[in-house]
Order: sequence, then C-alpha cells, then structure tokens
Amino acid sequence: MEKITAVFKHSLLVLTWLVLWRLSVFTEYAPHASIWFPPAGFTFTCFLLLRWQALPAMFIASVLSTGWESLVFNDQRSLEQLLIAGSHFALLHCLVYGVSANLLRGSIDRISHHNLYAPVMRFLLTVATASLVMATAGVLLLFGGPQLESFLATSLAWWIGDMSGILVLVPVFIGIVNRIYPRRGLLSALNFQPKTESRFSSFAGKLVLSWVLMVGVVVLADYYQSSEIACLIFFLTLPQMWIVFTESPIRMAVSLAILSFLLALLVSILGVSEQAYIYQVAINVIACSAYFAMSVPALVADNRELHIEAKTDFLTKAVMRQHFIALTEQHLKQAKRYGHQTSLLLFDVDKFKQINDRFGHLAGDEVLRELAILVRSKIRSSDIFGRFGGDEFMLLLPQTSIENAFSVAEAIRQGIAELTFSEPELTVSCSFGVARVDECEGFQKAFDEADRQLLKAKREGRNQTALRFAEN
Ligand SMILES: Nc1nc2c(ncn2[C@@H]2O[C@H](COP(=O)(O)OP(=O)(O)OP(=O)(O)O)[C@@H](O)[C@H]2O)c(=O)[nH]1
Repeated sequence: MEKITAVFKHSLLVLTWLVLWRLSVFTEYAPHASIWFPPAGFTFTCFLLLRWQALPAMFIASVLSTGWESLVFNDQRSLEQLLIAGSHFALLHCLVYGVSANLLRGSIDRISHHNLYAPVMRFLLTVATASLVMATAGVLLLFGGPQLESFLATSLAWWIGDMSGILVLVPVFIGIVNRIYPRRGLLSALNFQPKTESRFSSFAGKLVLSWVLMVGVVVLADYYQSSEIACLIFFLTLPQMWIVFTESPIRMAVSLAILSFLLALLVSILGVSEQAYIYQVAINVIACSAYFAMSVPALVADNRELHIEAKTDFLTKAVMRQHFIALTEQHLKQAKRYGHQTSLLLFDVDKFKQINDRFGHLAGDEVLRELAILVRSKIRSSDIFGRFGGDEFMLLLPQTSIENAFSVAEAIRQGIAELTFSEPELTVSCSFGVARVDECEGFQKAFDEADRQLLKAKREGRNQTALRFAEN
C-alpha cells in the first residue's frame, strides 16, 4: 500500500511538472524563450522539500518533456536521439537544481527565522547561480556551443527565464506546503504574518492596480514599438512593495506569481519579442526587491517583540523595574496636575526561600507565575504591575485612594490563600506595604515609604497589609 501511495505521489509530481512545462511553452515569445520557466521552480521546490527523493520524478518528467517538445515542433528526431537528448537535459536539470536546492536547504535549516534577510539572501544567490550554471551548460550541451553572439542571447534568455520561474514560484509552492507542514527556516519565513495584514478586498485592489499598470505598459510599448515605454514596467516595483509592507509573504508570493504569469501570457499573445527581454529582467528585479523588502516587516515585528521583551519580565510578564519607574514618574506628573490620588503597593512572598529550598526552584517559579495571574485578575487595566526583582512586586494604582489600595491589597492577599499548585502541600502568603504617592517627591520617596510599610508587615508576623496615611 505504501509503495502504491509513493508511486502515485511521484506520478503526480511528474504530471505537475509536465503541466507547468506546457504552460511555459504556451507562454513562449520565441522558441525556447519564455518570460519565465515554471518547471525550474517546481524542480527546485521538490528538491528543497523532498531532497533526493524527488530525483526519479524530476528525471522522468524532464525526459518526457523532450519527447513532447519533439512532437510539438515535429522535429523528426528518432526515439534514440530523443532519449539521448532527453537524458542529457534531465541529468543536467536534476544535477544543477538538485545540488543547489539541497545545499540551500542544509544552510537555511540552521537559520533562525528572526534573521529573515539571511535565508532570503541565500535563496536569491543560490537561485541566480544555479540558473546561470544551468543556462550556460544547457546551451553548450543541447545546442553544441553556437556562435558567441547567439550563445549569449540564448543563454541569457534561458538564465533569466529559469531564474524568474524559480524566484517567483518556489515561495508559492513552499507556502502551500508550509500551510500543511509548518517548519522553520525559509519555510517559516513565509509563515510570518504582519499584524497589519489587510482584508482580501484590499489585497485584490492592489493586485488589480498592478495588473492594470502592467497591461498598460506592455500594450503601449507594443503599439509604439518603444523600449523606453517597456522600461516603465520596472515601476511595478511600487505596487509590489505596497503589497510586501501590508500583506503576508504568501500573498506577496502569490501576487508575484500571477503577475509574471499574466506578463508572460500577454507577451506571448501580443507576439512581443523586441521588449520581451526587458520584461524578463523586470520580473526578476521586482521579485528580488520584494524578497529583500519582505525582511523589513519581519524585522519591525521582531524589533517590537524585543522591545516588549526588554521591558517585561519573562516569568511573570510583569513590567521590569526601570520601565515601571519611568511609567510611575509619568503618572505622578499627571496625578499632581489633575489632583488625582495615586497609590503604590509593594508586596513580597513570605519565606519564599523556604519554598524554593523545600519544593525546588521550578515550584518557586510556578508560585510567581500563578501569583502574577491572580494579581492581574484583581486589578484594573490602567493599573501597572511591576516586578522589582526576586519575589518582590509593585503595583501602581492611578486614581486610587489609599483606602481603596488597601482593599486591593487585601483582595490579592486573600486570593493568594486560595491558590493551589502542582505540589499539594505548597501554601503561599504575601506581605503588603501601601503608600500614597501623589504627594511624594518622585518615585524613590514613594517607594521608600511603601518599603517601610512592607517591612512593618513582615515584622508584625507576615501575611498582612500595612499602610500609613499621608499627612494632608
Ligand atoms: N524560583 C525562583 N526563585 C527566585 C526567583 N528570584 C529570586 N528567587 C529566590 O527568592 C528568594 C527570596 O528570598 P528572600 O528575599 O531572602 O526572602 P524570603 O525567603 O521570601 O523571606 P521574607 O521575604 O523575609 O519572607 C531567594 O532565595 C531567591 O533565590 C525566581 O525567579 N524564581
């Protein structure tokens, strides 16, 4: 059964390859020259995802395409000639794209997706080099090394066509597989979702804008037979960048794939040959710029996360001391200006060292985590919860009188007594110090006052709240 499934899967790969190959023949603007060559993208993806397991299917598909091509152009080659030519092409195609995709896979698997520009850079370099090697060797092998001038023209068109086929289609194929099997590395790069991703209708609007621009340029350039107008195709970079910065990478990849397919189709329908090379280069330049730019939203999102991480305690998600102080100073200025009462709570787990010593540090961490969850459930969203360090926490309660702050402390203290942990014997209590801070000179004075009260609570037997009313 497993063997039958494998044969079925590989036959499906051969079929897909041939369909894509037929698509590229369909969009050829001259014999063996198309804006893009999708089978190259498919071969590269198969080797990238399946490694050398993809070899038989890719080899068979390449050989069959030579036979099919012979039928299409009716070139009267014998079966033996076709088999020799087909295997040469297949060998080269599989060797170049197999080796390059496997090398790329080995290097990107080790890269963190946070470092997005690194896999993107490697992907672009590998694709450019592999398609150049394929085109040069292919022209030399299949056409027996023609004159320098036609060699350059044929290999350049082949190179750029293969490169765009890979650049444009690999991310789409990977994106599809990625949805099913989420992975790290380049594959996870495509999983990145910007927070600002727009609705589908807005994405569709950007796509239509790109297509209208593209059709306008190609039709006008063809009508006036003007390479200058054809060069305006590079301005498609702008709507593509818009898509990159506002949509997910997979949408960007889909947009590039559709754009290059439509461009290839239009060039083929209009029979454009003069400016076709400009369009080929444009697709590659636009794709490269889009991939590079793709790392910017990912970097921005990473930066945002790092920013939050730097200000937030990992274990309890409470604000770290320095940031808490900065926020408190800001609140104090406002509280003084508007005459609002503001209170500060300082609290500390009782005999936390003993908890750690008896139940272990992991149990101690669990206590801190659960405590933080409880505190958050008892406060308002405008209150600020901070970790001073170790088992000591702070709460800034804006627009809260000291009496109300005392009630908050008591509610938390009573909630703590009801907490349960993985260690059934573990019980926890906290001591609280409360101070009114809006009349203190800055954070330090307010903190000293709350700390004095906390020490008083500890001295007087722990598991209680101590406070001193500010003299008005
Ligand atoms: N599990 C765990 N322990 C921590 C963490 N941070 C600090 N600690 C420990 O917390 C303990 C704090 O103990 P102390 O400040 O001496 O006070 P205490 O044992 O709580 O005693 P009192 O405050 O007087 O009731 C120390 O043993 C620290 O090693 C943490 O993130 N996780």
